[in-house]
Formats: sequence, C-alpha cells, structure tokens
Amino acid sequence: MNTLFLDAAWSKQTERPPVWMMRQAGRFMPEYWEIKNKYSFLEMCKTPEIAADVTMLPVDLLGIDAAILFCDILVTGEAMGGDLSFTQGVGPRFANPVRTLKDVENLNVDCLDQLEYVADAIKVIQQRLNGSIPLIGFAGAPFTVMSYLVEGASSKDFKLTKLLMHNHPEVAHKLLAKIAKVTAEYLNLQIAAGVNAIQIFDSWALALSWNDYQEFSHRYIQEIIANLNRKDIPVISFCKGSSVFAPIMATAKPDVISVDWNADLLNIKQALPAGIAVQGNLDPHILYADKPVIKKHILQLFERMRGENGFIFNLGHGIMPDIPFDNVKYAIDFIKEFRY
Ligand SMILES: Cc1c2[nH]c(c1CCC(=O)O)Cc1[nH]c(c(CCC(=O)O)c1C)Cc1[nH]c(c(CCC(=O)O)c1C)Cc1[nH]c(c(C)c1CCC(=O)O)C2
Repeated sequence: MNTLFLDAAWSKQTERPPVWMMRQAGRFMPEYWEIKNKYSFLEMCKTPEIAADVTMLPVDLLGIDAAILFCDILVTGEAMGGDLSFTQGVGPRFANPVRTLKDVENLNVDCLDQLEYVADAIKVIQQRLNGSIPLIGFAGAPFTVMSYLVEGASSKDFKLTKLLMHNHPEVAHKLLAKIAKVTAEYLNLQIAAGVNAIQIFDSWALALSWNDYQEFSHRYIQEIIANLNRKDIPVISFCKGSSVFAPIMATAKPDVISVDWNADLLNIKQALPAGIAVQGNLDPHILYADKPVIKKHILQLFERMRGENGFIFNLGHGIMPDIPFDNVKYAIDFIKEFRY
C-alpha cells in the first residue's frame, strides 16, 4: 500500500506531502456526469457498485494518495427521519425541517440499519482498491448537520439555526446530542466495514462565535471522537473556521486538523500540541488560475512546511464544480513529482 497519507497522518516523515482533495469525487470530472446523468445523487450513494465507481474516478484519473468514500454528510439526518432530496442547482433539502422540541423528539436514533448501504459500499470500494491506497470514511459534524435539518436547505446566515441555539438552547442540545450519538455509531460502522481513516466535516463552523463554537459544535465532536473505535484509524477534524478554532479543535484529540485557507499553515501547526498533523490549506480558487500560478502557490506552501512531519496537502475546502479538470490533474502531478 502507498502509505504516504497514513504516515503523514501519524506525523511520520514522508519524502513528499501526500495529496488528496476534498470533493475529489465530483462534478468537475466529466466522467462523474456520465454516471450522474443516469441516476439521482442519492441513488448513486445508496448503490454500492455505483458509489464505488465514483469513489474510484479520482483514484484512476488523478492518482491521488487517498480515496474518499462517495456519500454525503446529510445521510445521517436522513436516517434519523429527515426527508432528504438533492436537486440540481438547488442543493440539498429536508422537506420536514426540525424546528421544535416535538420535531427533535420524533427523530430516530436507532437508525444504523438504514445506513448499512454505506458499509456495503466500503466493502466494494476496498475490493476495488485492493490495498493500493487508504480509504477515508467521513461524517458531518453535529452542528453542520443540524444546520441543514433546521434550515431545511443550504443557508448563508444560519438564521433559524442560531435562533434555535440562542432562544431554545435545550432543544438545540437535544438535537445535537441525538446527531452526535448517531454519528459516532455511523463512523464505527464505517470503521468496522474497513475504512482506513475518518474525516469529520464541520463545514459551516465558521459561522459561530468562539463561545458558541465550544458549546454547540466542539463538545459534540469531542464526544464523537472519544466514542470511536479508533485502533489504528487516524481521525481528521475539518472545519471552515479552523484558522481560528484549531486550538479548541485540538482538545478533542484528533490526529489531524484540516485547515481552511485563511491561516498560515505552519503557524497553526506550531501552535498545536506535538503529534497533531495538519492538512490543507490551498485556497481552492487557485486551481482556476494559470498553471505557473498554481505551481507557485503550491511551492510556497511546501517551502513553508519544509522539514515538518505531519503535513497532508489538501485544499482549504472542496473543489468547485467548474474548476478545470486539467488544472487539478496538473496540481496533483506536480505534487507527486515533488521531493523535499
Ligand atoms: C456541506 C457538505 C455537504 N456534503 C459534504 C459537505 C462537507 C464538505 C464541504 O463542506 O464541502 C460532504 C461530501 N459530499 C460529497 C462527498 C463525497 C466525497 C468527495 O468527493 O469529497 C463529501 C465528502 C458528495 C456530494 N454531495 C453533493 C454533491 C453534488 C451532487 C450532484 O451531483 O448534484 C456531491 C458530489 C451535494 C451536496 N451535499 C451538500 C451540499 C451543500 C450539496 C449541494 C451543493 C454542492 O454540490 O456543493 C452537503
């Protein structure tokens, strides 16, 4: 197996930074559309052979150092009773938003059987990978999943979510505790099925104040990480907002913190306890630019991280759907040829 990714996640020395990219199995690839045009997004997630086909696209076409399960962070919300759909151009929707104590009480926490398809997909993917590179499993963090359940859709300002948190904190906490319980069990299901690493996505944590982050996000991530059957499985904690929240994130004891692009990555790493690796943190918009510009920015990051064990190259957030495939391929080829 190519162990670059796992070595870096365990803060061991590597000859070059390993590379994978958030949202690497997605719409910027024409081959994704060939599949997407035949099935709905949720059909793709729930059919293990198709989920495996999509997971393998960036493995085969880009040669990344780690694969990530093809699924979505919102499937936990669906399993708990959310009526989830994905519509082209609209994004995710929960048709029955969760806004009252009654709504929260109606959510089902004994729902792991509804996520069995993910375990099946993981087994098919591991057969296809055949030990070549590690497979990353993932879940959404409770705050980010709660925001979709409460708003019913993507939101810019999280107005309803914050109103619930601030006016009815006991209801918000009940909801978060339920999501956290399901999420820990769901991640343990993925570990049992054979993933080699876990990433927790708290994409919208940056909307929170320092105190609210601790109260409504961090403590549930801490609880999830404490409840994982980690054994030799590194845990990556990602949020947009990590430039600010990294010192808090570290206290949940992840093995890796995935950093957005606002901060200097070395400064973040040096402020963390020894043994926590960092992942990141190229601004994904750089991948729209001309190739010499892409190369310059990657080199700048690598020079800054020279001599540091525990560095995984990634973007500060996911690849946008209209980033040219050719630029992504160029960046990955460049990184794979790089040596310290
Ligand atoms: C916030 C979030 C979601 N989903 C996810 C996050 C956290 C990561 C991040 O912040 O980018 C995580 C996710 N979603 C998807 C993956 C698969 C693996 C990968 O390639 O990274 C992962 C890891 C597939 C997907 N999830 C989705 C698609 C697009 C579906 C389509 O083809 O129409 C894919 C490939 C749909 C989705 N799912 C979500 C949104 C907001 C949307 C619609 C808007 C958008 O597309 O960005 C919720």
